[in-house]
Amino acid sequence: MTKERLYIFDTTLRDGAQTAGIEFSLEDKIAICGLLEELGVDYIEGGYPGANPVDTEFFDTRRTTRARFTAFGMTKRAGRSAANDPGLQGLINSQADSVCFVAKAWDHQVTVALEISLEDNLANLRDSVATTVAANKEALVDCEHFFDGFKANPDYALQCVKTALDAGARWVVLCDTNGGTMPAEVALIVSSVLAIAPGTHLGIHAHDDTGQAVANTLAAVDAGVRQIQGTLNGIGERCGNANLITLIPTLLLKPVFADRFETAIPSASLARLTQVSRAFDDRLNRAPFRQAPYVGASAFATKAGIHASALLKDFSSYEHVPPESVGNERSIMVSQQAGKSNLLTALARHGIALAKDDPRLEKLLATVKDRESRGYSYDGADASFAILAHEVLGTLPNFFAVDTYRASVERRHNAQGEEITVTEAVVKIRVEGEVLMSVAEGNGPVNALDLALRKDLGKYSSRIEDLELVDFKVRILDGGTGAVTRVLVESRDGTGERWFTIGVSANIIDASFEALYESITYKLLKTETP
Ligand SMILES: CC(=O)SCCNC(=O)CCNC(=O)[C@H](O)C(C)(C)COP(=O)(O)OP(=O)(O)OC[C@H]1O[C@@H](n2cnc3c(N)ncnc32)[C@H](O)[C@@H]1OP(=O)(O)O
Ligand SMILES: CC(=O)C(=O)O
Repeated sequence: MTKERLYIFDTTLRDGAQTAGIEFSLEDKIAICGLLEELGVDYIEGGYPGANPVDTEFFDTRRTTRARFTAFGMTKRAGRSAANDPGLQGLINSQADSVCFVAKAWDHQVTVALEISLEDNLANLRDSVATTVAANKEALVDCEHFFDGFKANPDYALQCVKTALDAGARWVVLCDTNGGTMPAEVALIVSSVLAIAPGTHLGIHAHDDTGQAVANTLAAVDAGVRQIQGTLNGIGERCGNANLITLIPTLLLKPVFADRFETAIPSASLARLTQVSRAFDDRLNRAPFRQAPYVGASAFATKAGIHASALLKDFSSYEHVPPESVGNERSIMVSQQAGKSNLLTALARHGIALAKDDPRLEKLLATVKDRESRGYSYDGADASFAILAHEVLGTLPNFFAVDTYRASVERRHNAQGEEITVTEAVVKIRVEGEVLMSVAEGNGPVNALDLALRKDLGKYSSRIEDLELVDFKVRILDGGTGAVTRVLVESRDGTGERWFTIGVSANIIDASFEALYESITYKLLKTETP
């Protein structure tokens, strides 16, 4: 069966720029454009030249080689010709290959928001498209509020579509601008549009206000549209746009779509999808969403013991696609929900092989569950799990013991009479019977303790030289006077490996010290020669 072509239109740099809390610099736009080119989308909507200096400069140069470089803007204003409309001329004179106009398709919005007649709106749309095509640029039209407009006045909404196509638009995109349309309504309304326009010229632009932007996009594709608009990781105005990072694998991996359609996305991009999604979050300086479909850290993570047991016998028990098909990985976690199968997988990760009927496994499982009930959480602290496992199995080397530690914070005045805060820590450890005492100042008690603890580890000092503390998170588990503090420390070393350790105590300094101590112990464990 010949497959039909689906076109992927990315609007991360335009609708994504309308996300609360996100502001792209020119450098961000250039870098994200590179990421999208690599991914292989058909259209990259880079922004709105003329709306702000960053977008104007972005469109001074052609930024893509594969994708169609697309500028967004509104249709010409009423009461002036296309030739005399500076906004429209800015779009045409930019380095874009294509111009995507936003045009209102809901009669009520034309009257209330634009304050012009329905006929003038159609004339603006017609002239804007015709002028763009005459200037040898491809024209697209985003029919704003299309679905709400269709419900209110189907004839007018359809007139907007027909006017755009008759004027030469390559694509008319049906927008669920307010994001309130249901998938069944999308399917029904798209079928009505197909009576006057071919699906090969129709697109869908869905917002996620009811959490159904992806479902609405798929419903529209199923009904007949052949262009889909969306953004990386689903960013966009209000609740965001249809998430391309969810849509792309669905279209490529699910037979119901993959058997009927093809896209320009190469299989190599699909296999790098998780990296693309995380590189984008890195650029936004935000933590990736763990539960993101396909690419989240939890997308192929199994916590429940019963699931882990079946998964190890057959991965398809709890995985709808193989994690490596989207560049993600499987993870079987250790927690209160775990059974022996989880533990065996986690132990194997640390090079520890045990038989399922080894009585020490039962003891380790009971210890994990007991500690989790006191506030530990090993599914996010795999290095602490490795240490605990070695402890319970009796294979943890006696690297060093902490005799005492002390941290103090003092507010005082310096010689100039200015108020300063001095933090100091003293740590006394014992390495093979030798007592080593170190003192350090830090910018806080945890920093001072970290520095003091690592200052002199005797014969182990050279093995922790490249150890670095990357992040430190504190969580109070129960409120009130009985509060327990959980500290998670993230460390890394020169090999690039990152690991997490945990500490739990009623005292925040104690919890921090435990996590720091375990970070060093893990580094020594991993550099231990058998
Ligand atoms: C549904 C969407 O996501 S559409 C995308 C919207 N994106 C943006 O608005 C981001 C970029 N926008 C901007 O920087 C600014 O709004 C600008 C530069 C475009 C315009 O700024 P201003 O000239 O100050 O106008 P302002 O933003 O206050 O209002 C929009 C104007 O455009 C008119 N307008 C809105 N849509 C259209 C349209 N499709 N065609 C023609 N005119 C339109 C409105 O009627 C309003 O006109 P008015 O000022 O005469 O009342
Ligand atoms: C054009 C657009 O972004 C919308 O209608 O949502």
